[in-house]
Amino acid sequence: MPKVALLPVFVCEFLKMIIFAPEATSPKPATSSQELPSSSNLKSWRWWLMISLFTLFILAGQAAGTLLGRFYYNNGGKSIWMATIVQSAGAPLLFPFVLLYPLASSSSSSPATASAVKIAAVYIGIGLLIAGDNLMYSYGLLYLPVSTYSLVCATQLAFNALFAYFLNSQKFTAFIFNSIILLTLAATLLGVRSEGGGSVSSDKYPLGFTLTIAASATFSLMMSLTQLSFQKVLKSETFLVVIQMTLWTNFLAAVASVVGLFVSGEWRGIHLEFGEFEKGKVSYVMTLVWIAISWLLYSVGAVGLIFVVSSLFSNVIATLALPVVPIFAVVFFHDSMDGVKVIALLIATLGFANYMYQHYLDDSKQKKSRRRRDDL
Ligand SMILES: Nc1nc2[nH]cnc2c(=O)[nH]1
Repeated sequence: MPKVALLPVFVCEFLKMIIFAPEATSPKPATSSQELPSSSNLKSWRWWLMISLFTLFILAGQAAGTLLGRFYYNNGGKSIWMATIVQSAGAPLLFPFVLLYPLASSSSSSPATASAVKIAAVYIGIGLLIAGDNLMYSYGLLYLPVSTYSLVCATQLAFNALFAYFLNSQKFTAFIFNSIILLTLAATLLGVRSEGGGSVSSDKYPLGFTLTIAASATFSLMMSLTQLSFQKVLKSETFLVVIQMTLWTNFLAAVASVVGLFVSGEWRGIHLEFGEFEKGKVSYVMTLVWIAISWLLYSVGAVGLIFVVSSLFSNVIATLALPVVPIFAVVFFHDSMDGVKVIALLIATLGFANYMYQHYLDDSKQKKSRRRRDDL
Protein backbone atom coordinates (compact mmCIF):
# COMPACT_ATOMS: atom_id res chain seq x y z
CA MET A 1 0.00 0.00 0.00
CA PRO A 2 1.45 3.46 -0.84
CA LYS A 3 2.49 5.37 2.26
CA VAL A 4 0.06 8.23 1.58
CA ALA A 5 -2.87 5.77 1.74
CA LEU A 6 -1.91 5.08 5.34
CA LEU A 7 -2.39 8.72 6.33
CA PRO A 8 -6.06 8.32 7.30
CA VAL A 9 -5.12 5.25 9.38
CA PHE A 10 -2.50 7.26 11.28
CA VAL A 11 -4.90 10.15 11.80
CA CYS A 12 -7.64 7.78 13.03
CA GLU A 13 -5.14 6.08 15.31
CA PHE A 14 -4.06 9.43 16.74
CA LEU A 15 -7.64 10.56 17.33
CA LYS A 16 -8.52 7.19 18.84
CA MET A 17 -5.61 7.51 21.25
CA ILE A 18 -6.90 10.91 22.34
CA ILE A 19 -10.57 10.02 22.49
CA PHE A 20 -10.81 6.54 23.83
CA ALA A 21 -9.39 7.17 27.23
CA PRO A 22 -9.95 4.12 29.42
CA GLU A 23 -11.97 6.23 31.80
CA ALA A 24 -14.41 7.31 29.08
CA THR A 25 -16.95 4.61 29.58
CA SER A 26 -19.27 5.17 32.50
CA PRO A 27 -22.35 7.42 32.44
CA LYS A 28 -22.06 10.87 33.92
CA PRO A 29 -24.18 13.21 35.97
CA ALA A 30 -25.63 16.21 34.07
CA THR A 31 -23.57 19.35 34.27
CA SER A 32 -24.56 22.92 33.65
CA SER A 33 -23.02 22.66 30.21
CA GLN A 34 -25.23 19.65 29.44
CA GLU A 35 -22.64 17.74 27.49
CA LEU A 36 -23.14 14.61 25.47
CA PRO A 37 -22.79 11.27 27.26
CA SER A 38 -19.52 10.45 25.58
CA SER A 39 -17.84 13.57 26.82
CA SER A 40 -18.54 13.17 30.49
CA ASN A 41 -15.40 11.56 31.66
CA LEU A 42 -12.98 12.85 29.16
CA LYS A 43 -11.76 15.81 31.16
CA SER A 44 -8.26 14.48 31.34
CA TRP A 45 -5.39 15.81 29.26
CA ARG A 46 -7.01 13.96 26.34
CA TRP A 47 -10.21 15.97 26.73
CA TRP A 48 -8.31 19.25 26.69
CA LEU A 49 -6.22 18.11 23.73
CA MET A 50 -9.37 17.23 21.78
CA ILE A 51 -10.95 20.59 22.61
CA SER A 52 -7.76 22.42 21.56
CA LEU A 53 -7.49 20.47 18.32
CA PHE A 54 -11.12 21.01 17.29
CA THR A 55 -10.94 24.68 18.33
CA LEU A 56 -7.89 25.10 16.10
CA PHE A 57 -9.77 23.43 13.22
CA ILE A 58 -12.67 25.88 13.63
CA LEU A 59 -10.54 29.02 13.97
CA ALA A 60 -8.22 28.14 11.08
CA GLY A 61 -11.03 26.80 8.87
CA GLN A 62 -13.33 29.81 9.46
CA ALA A 63 -10.52 32.33 8.91
CA ALA A 64 -9.17 30.67 5.77
CA GLY A 65 -12.64 29.88 4.36
CA THR A 66 -13.98 33.41 4.88
CA LEU A 67 -10.87 35.18 3.57
CA LEU A 68 -10.57 32.92 0.52
CA GLY A 69 -14.30 33.38 -0.12
CA ARG A 70 -13.73 37.13 -0.24
CA PHE A 71 -10.67 36.59 -2.46
CA TYR A 72 -12.90 34.65 -4.87
CA TYR A 73 -15.43 37.50 -5.08
CA ASN A 74 -12.74 40.21 -5.27
CA ASN A 75 -11.00 38.61 -8.24
CA GLY A 76 -13.92 38.06 -10.54
CA GLY A 77 -15.80 35.15 -8.93
CA LYS A 78 -19.52 35.88 -9.22
CA SER A 79 -21.34 32.62 -8.74
CA ILE A 80 -23.26 32.43 -5.47
CA TRP A 81 -23.92 28.74 -6.09
CA MET A 82 -20.23 28.00 -6.70
CA ALA A 83 -19.37 29.79 -3.43
CA THR A 84 -22.06 27.63 -1.78
CA ILE A 85 -20.91 24.32 -3.29
CA VAL A 86 -17.30 24.70 -2.17
CA GLN A 87 -18.37 25.16 1.46
CA SER A 88 -19.36 21.49 1.58
CA ALA A 89 -17.56 20.01 -1.45
CA GLY A 90 -14.59 18.80 0.62
CA ALA A 91 -16.76 16.06 2.19
CA PRO A 92 -15.58 13.20 -0.11
CA LEU A 93 -12.07 13.65 1.33
CA LEU A 94 -13.47 11.96 4.43
CA PHE A 95 -14.34 8.72 2.59
CA PRO A 96 -10.90 7.14 3.24
CA PHE A 97 -11.30 7.84 6.96
CA VAL A 98 -14.68 6.09 7.08
CA LEU A 99 -13.37 3.12 5.07
CA LEU A 100 -10.12 2.74 6.98
CA TYR A 101 -11.38 3.58 10.47
CA PRO A 102 -12.35 -0.02 11.27
CA LEU A 103 -8.77 -1.07 10.41
CA ALA A 104 -7.35 1.49 12.78
CA SER A 105 -9.87 1.01 15.54
CA SER A 106 -9.62 -1.81 18.03
CA SER A 107 -12.56 -0.33 19.92
CA SER A 108 -15.39 -2.71 20.64
CA SER A 109 -17.92 0.11 20.86
CA SER A 110 -21.09 -0.93 19.11
CA PRO A 111 -22.14 0.92 15.96
CA ALA A 112 -25.31 2.97 15.82
CA THR A 113 -28.41 1.00 16.71
CA ALA A 114 -31.00 3.25 15.01
CA SER A 115 -32.75 2.14 11.85
CA ALA A 116 -31.23 3.09 8.49
CA VAL A 117 -34.33 5.15 7.68
CA LYS A 118 -33.95 7.25 10.81
CA ILE A 119 -30.24 7.78 10.19
CA ALA A 120 -30.89 8.71 6.55
CA ALA A 121 -33.59 11.19 7.67
CA VAL A 122 -31.10 12.79 10.08
CA TYR A 123 -28.40 13.13 7.42
CA ILE A 124 -30.82 14.46 4.77
CA GLY A 125 -32.48 16.95 7.15
CA ILE A 126 -29.20 18.32 8.50
CA GLY A 127 -27.62 18.23 5.01
CA LEU A 128 -30.42 20.42 3.63
CA LEU A 129 -30.06 22.86 6.53
CA ILE A 130 -26.31 23.08 5.81
CA ALA A 131 -26.99 23.76 2.11
CA GLY A 132 -29.50 26.50 3.01
CA ASP A 133 -27.10 28.05 5.54
CA ASN A 134 -24.19 27.96 3.09
CA LEU A 135 -26.28 29.65 0.40
CA MET A 136 -27.42 32.45 2.72
CA TYR A 137 -23.88 32.74 4.13
CA SER A 138 -22.59 33.26 0.56
CA TYR A 139 -25.15 36.02 -0.05
CA GLY A 140 -24.22 37.66 3.26
CA LEU A 141 -20.53 37.63 2.42
CA LEU A 142 -21.26 39.17 -1.00
CA TYR A 143 -23.76 41.83 0.07
CA LEU A 144 -22.40 43.03 3.42
CA PRO A 145 -19.06 44.53 4.49
CA VAL A 146 -17.09 41.99 6.57
CA SER A 147 -17.53 43.88 9.84
CA THR A 148 -21.32 44.29 9.47
CA TYR A 149 -21.44 40.67 8.49
CA SER A 150 -19.61 39.69 11.72
CA LEU A 151 -22.06 41.76 13.75
CA VAL A 152 -25.11 40.07 12.28
CA CYS A 153 -23.50 36.62 12.48
CA ALA A 154 -22.97 37.09 16.21
CA THR A 155 -26.74 36.74 16.68
CA GLN A 156 -26.22 33.02 16.06
CA LEU A 157 -25.09 32.58 19.65
CA ALA A 158 -28.38 33.98 20.96
CA PHE A 159 -30.33 31.78 18.51
CA ASN A 160 -28.28 28.79 19.63
CA ALA A 161 -28.94 29.54 23.31
CA LEU A 162 -32.67 29.46 22.53
CA PHE A 163 -32.54 26.22 20.51
CA ALA A 164 -30.17 24.57 23.02
CA TYR A 165 -32.59 25.40 25.84
CA PHE A 166 -35.54 23.75 24.09
CA LEU A 167 -33.83 20.96 22.12
CA ASN A 168 -30.79 20.07 24.22
CA SER A 169 -32.01 20.92 27.76
CA GLN A 170 -29.02 23.24 28.08
CA LYS A 171 -28.74 24.65 31.60
CA PHE A 172 -27.60 28.22 31.93
CA THR A 173 -25.33 29.64 34.62
CA ALA A 174 -24.03 33.17 35.17
CA PHE A 175 -20.74 32.27 33.46
CA ILE A 176 -22.48 30.91 30.37
CA PHE A 177 -24.67 34.05 30.16
CA ASN A 178 -21.53 36.19 30.57
CA SER A 179 -19.84 34.27 27.82
CA ILE A 180 -22.75 34.74 25.38
CA ILE A 181 -23.00 38.46 26.14
CA LEU A 182 -19.23 39.09 25.85
CA LEU A 183 -18.88 37.18 22.58
CA THR A 184 -21.90 38.97 21.09
CA LEU A 185 -20.41 42.29 22.25
CA ALA A 186 -17.05 41.46 20.62
CA ALA A 187 -18.59 40.78 17.23
CA THR A 188 -20.93 43.79 17.63
CA LEU A 189 -17.95 46.05 18.24
CA LEU A 190 -16.54 45.06 14.88
CA GLY A 191 -19.87 45.70 13.21
CA VAL A 192 -20.89 49.09 14.59
CA ARG A 193 -17.73 51.01 13.71
CA SER A 194 -17.99 52.48 10.24
CA GLU A 195 -16.20 50.60 7.54
CA GLY A 196 -16.48 51.53 3.91
CA GLY A 197 -18.74 49.18 2.06
CA GLY A 198 -16.19 48.91 -0.77
CA SER A 199 -17.76 47.20 -3.73
CA VAL A 200 -20.86 46.31 -1.74
CA SER A 201 -23.86 48.15 -3.15
CA SER A 202 -26.23 49.68 -0.63
CA ASP A 203 -29.42 48.52 -2.37
CA LYS A 204 -28.40 44.93 -1.62
CA TYR A 205 -27.86 45.73 2.07
CA PRO A 206 -31.38 44.84 3.35
CA LEU A 207 -31.29 41.52 1.49
CA GLY A 208 -27.78 40.76 2.78
CA PHE A 209 -28.84 41.66 6.32
CA THR A 210 -32.00 39.53 6.24
CA LEU A 211 -30.23 36.53 4.72
CA THR A 212 -27.39 36.70 7.27
CA ILE A 213 -29.92 36.73 10.14
CA ALA A 214 -31.69 33.75 8.54
CA ALA A 215 -28.32 32.00 8.10
CA SER A 216 -27.52 32.54 11.78
CA ALA A 217 -30.86 31.01 12.83
CA THR A 218 -30.46 28.09 10.41
CA PHE A 219 -26.85 27.47 11.50
CA SER A 220 -27.85 27.42 15.18
CA LEU A 221 -30.81 25.11 14.54
CA MET A 222 -28.52 22.78 12.60
CA MET A 223 -26.01 22.72 15.50
CA SER A 224 -28.70 21.92 18.10
CA LEU A 225 -30.26 19.24 15.88
CA THR A 226 -26.81 17.67 15.39
CA GLN A 227 -26.41 17.37 19.16
CA LEU A 228 -29.94 15.99 19.48
CA SER A 229 -29.19 13.40 16.77
CA PHE A 230 -26.03 12.26 18.55
CA GLN A 231 -28.01 11.86 21.76
CA LYS A 232 -31.26 10.37 20.49
CA VAL A 233 -30.56 8.64 17.18
CA LEU A 234 -26.91 7.79 16.56
CA LYS A 235 -26.02 7.11 20.23
CA SER A 236 -22.50 6.06 19.33
CA GLU A 237 -19.47 6.60 21.53
CA THR A 238 -16.90 6.25 18.76
CA PHE A 239 -15.27 9.09 16.90
CA LEU A 240 -16.36 7.44 13.66
CA VAL A 241 -19.81 8.95 14.17
CA VAL A 242 -18.29 12.46 13.94
CA ILE A 243 -16.63 11.61 10.62
CA GLN A 244 -19.82 9.97 9.30
CA MET A 245 -22.01 12.89 10.35
CA THR A 246 -19.63 15.42 8.74
CA LEU A 247 -19.20 13.34 5.60
CA TRP A 248 -22.84 12.53 4.83
CA THR A 249 -24.45 15.82 5.81
CA ASN A 250 -21.87 17.84 3.84
CA PHE A 251 -21.98 15.44 0.91
CA LEU A 252 -25.76 15.82 0.68
CA ALA A 253 -25.43 19.60 1.07
CA ALA A 254 -22.94 19.62 -1.83
CA VAL A 255 -25.30 17.55 -4.01
CA ALA A 256 -28.21 19.93 -3.22
CA SER A 257 -25.96 22.91 -4.07
CA VAL A 258 -24.91 21.38 -7.41
CA VAL A 259 -28.61 20.93 -8.24
CA GLY A 260 -29.06 24.63 -7.34
CA LEU A 261 -26.21 25.61 -9.67
CA PHE A 262 -27.89 23.86 -12.62
CA VAL A 263 -31.48 24.82 -11.83
CA SER A 264 -30.53 28.49 -11.40
CA GLY A 265 -28.70 28.48 -14.74
CA GLU A 266 -25.58 29.90 -13.08
CA TRP A 267 -23.54 27.02 -14.48
CA ARG A 268 -23.49 28.84 -17.83
CA GLY A 269 -21.31 31.61 -16.35
CA ILE A 270 -18.75 29.30 -14.71
CA HIS A 271 -16.65 28.85 -17.85
CA LEU A 272 -16.48 32.64 -18.26
CA GLU A 273 -15.39 33.39 -14.68
CA PHE A 274 -12.86 30.55 -14.87
CA GLY A 275 -11.33 32.14 -17.99
CA GLU A 276 -11.48 35.70 -16.66
CA PHE A 277 -10.37 35.19 -13.06
CA GLU A 278 -7.97 38.06 -12.38
CA LYS A 279 -5.26 35.89 -10.84
CA GLY A 280 -5.40 33.22 -13.54
CA LYS A 281 -7.00 29.85 -14.08
CA VAL A 282 -4.72 27.88 -11.76
CA SER A 283 -5.40 30.38 -9.01
CA TYR A 284 -9.17 30.03 -9.64
CA VAL A 285 -9.04 26.27 -9.17
CA MET A 286 -6.67 26.46 -6.19
CA THR A 287 -8.86 29.08 -4.50
CA LEU A 288 -11.91 26.82 -4.76
CA VAL A 289 -9.96 23.73 -3.67
CA TRP A 290 -8.57 25.48 -0.58
CA ILE A 291 -11.96 26.97 0.29
CA ALA A 292 -13.36 23.41 0.25
CA ILE A 293 -10.51 22.08 2.43
CA SER A 294 -10.82 25.00 4.88
CA TRP A 295 -14.55 24.50 5.37
CA LEU A 296 -14.08 20.75 5.72
CA LEU A 297 -11.59 21.34 8.53
CA TYR A 298 -14.09 23.76 10.06
CA SER A 299 -16.93 21.21 9.83
CA VAL A 300 -14.92 18.41 11.45
CA GLY A 301 -14.00 20.81 14.27
CA ALA A 302 -17.59 22.02 14.71
CA VAL A 303 -19.17 18.54 14.70
CA GLY A 304 -16.31 17.25 16.87
CA LEU A 305 -16.97 19.90 19.51
CA ILE A 306 -20.70 19.16 19.44
CA PHE A 307 -19.86 15.49 20.02
CA VAL A 308 -17.31 16.07 22.76
CA VAL A 309 -18.96 19.05 24.50
CA SER A 310 -22.19 20.60 23.17
CA SER A 311 -23.72 22.59 20.30
CA LEU A 312 -23.59 25.78 22.35
CA PHE A 313 -19.89 25.33 23.05
CA SER A 314 -19.22 24.64 19.38
CA ASN A 315 -21.09 27.83 18.51
CA VAL A 316 -19.13 29.77 21.16
CA ILE A 317 -15.94 28.79 19.32
CA ALA A 318 -17.50 29.56 15.90
CA THR A 319 -18.45 33.03 17.20
CA LEU A 320 -15.00 33.46 18.76
CA ALA A 321 -13.67 32.95 15.24
CA LEU A 322 -15.55 36.04 13.96
CA PRO A 323 -13.27 38.66 15.59
CA VAL A 324 -10.28 36.42 14.84
CA VAL A 325 -10.88 36.65 11.07
CA PRO A 326 -9.95 40.39 10.81
CA ILE A 327 -6.71 39.62 12.71
CA PHE A 328 -5.82 37.00 10.09
CA ALA A 329 -6.72 39.60 7.43
CA VAL A 330 -4.13 41.93 9.01
CA VAL A 331 -1.47 39.22 8.75
CA PHE A 332 -2.27 37.83 5.30
CA PHE A 333 -3.97 40.70 3.45
CA HIS A 334 -2.09 43.52 5.25
CA ASP A 335 -5.37 45.12 6.39
CA SER A 336 -4.90 47.94 8.85
CA MET A 337 -4.76 46.96 12.52
CA ASP A 338 -6.64 49.20 14.90
CA GLY A 339 -7.59 49.37 18.53
CA VAL A 340 -11.16 48.23 17.93
CA LYS A 341 -10.01 44.92 16.46
CA VAL A 342 -7.70 44.30 19.41
CA ILE A 343 -10.39 45.20 21.96
CA ALA A 344 -12.94 42.99 20.17
CA LEU A 345 -10.50 40.10 20.31
CA LEU A 346 -9.76 40.70 24.01
CA ILE A 347 -13.48 40.79 24.86
CA ALA A 348 -14.04 37.62 22.83
CA THR A 349 -11.19 35.91 24.68
CA LEU A 350 -12.74 36.98 27.99
CA GLY A 351 -16.08 35.54 26.87
CA PHE A 352 -14.40 32.31 25.94
CA ALA A 353 -12.59 32.22 29.31
CA ASN A 354 -15.98 32.55 31.06
CA TYR A 355 -17.31 29.51 29.25
CA MET A 356 -14.19 27.47 29.96
CA TYR A 357 -14.30 28.47 33.63
CA GLN A 358 -17.81 27.01 33.82
CA HIS A 359 -16.39 23.76 32.45
CA TYR A 360 -13.64 23.85 35.06
CA LEU A 361 -16.29 24.27 37.80
CA ASP A 362 -18.38 21.40 36.39
CA ASP A 363 -15.30 19.24 36.21
CA SER A 364 -14.27 19.96 39.81
CA LYS A 365 -17.82 19.26 41.00
CA GLN A 366 -17.87 15.95 39.15
CA LYS A 367 -14.48 14.92 40.50
CA LYS A 368 -15.53 15.80 44.06
CA SER A 369 -18.75 13.78 43.87
CA ARG A 370 -16.87 10.86 42.33
CA ARG A 371 -14.32 10.96 45.15
CA ARG A 372 -17.15 11.05 47.70
CA ARG A 373 -18.77 8.03 46.00
CA ASP A 374 -15.45 6.16 46.02
CA ASP A 375 -14.97 6.91 49.74
CA LEU A 376 -18.32 5.35 50.64
N1 LIG B 1 -24.41 31.07 9.66
C1 LIG B 1 -23.14 30.66 9.70
N2 LIG B 1 -22.72 29.80 8.78
C2 LIG B 1 -21.46 29.39 8.86
N3 LIG B 1 -20.78 28.54 8.07
C3 LIG B 1 -19.54 28.47 8.59
N4 LIG B 1 -19.40 29.24 9.66
C4 LIG B 1 -20.59 29.83 9.86
C5 LIG B 1 -21.03 30.74 10.82
O1 LIG B 1 -20.31 31.17 11.73
N5 LIG B 1 -22.33 31.12 10.69
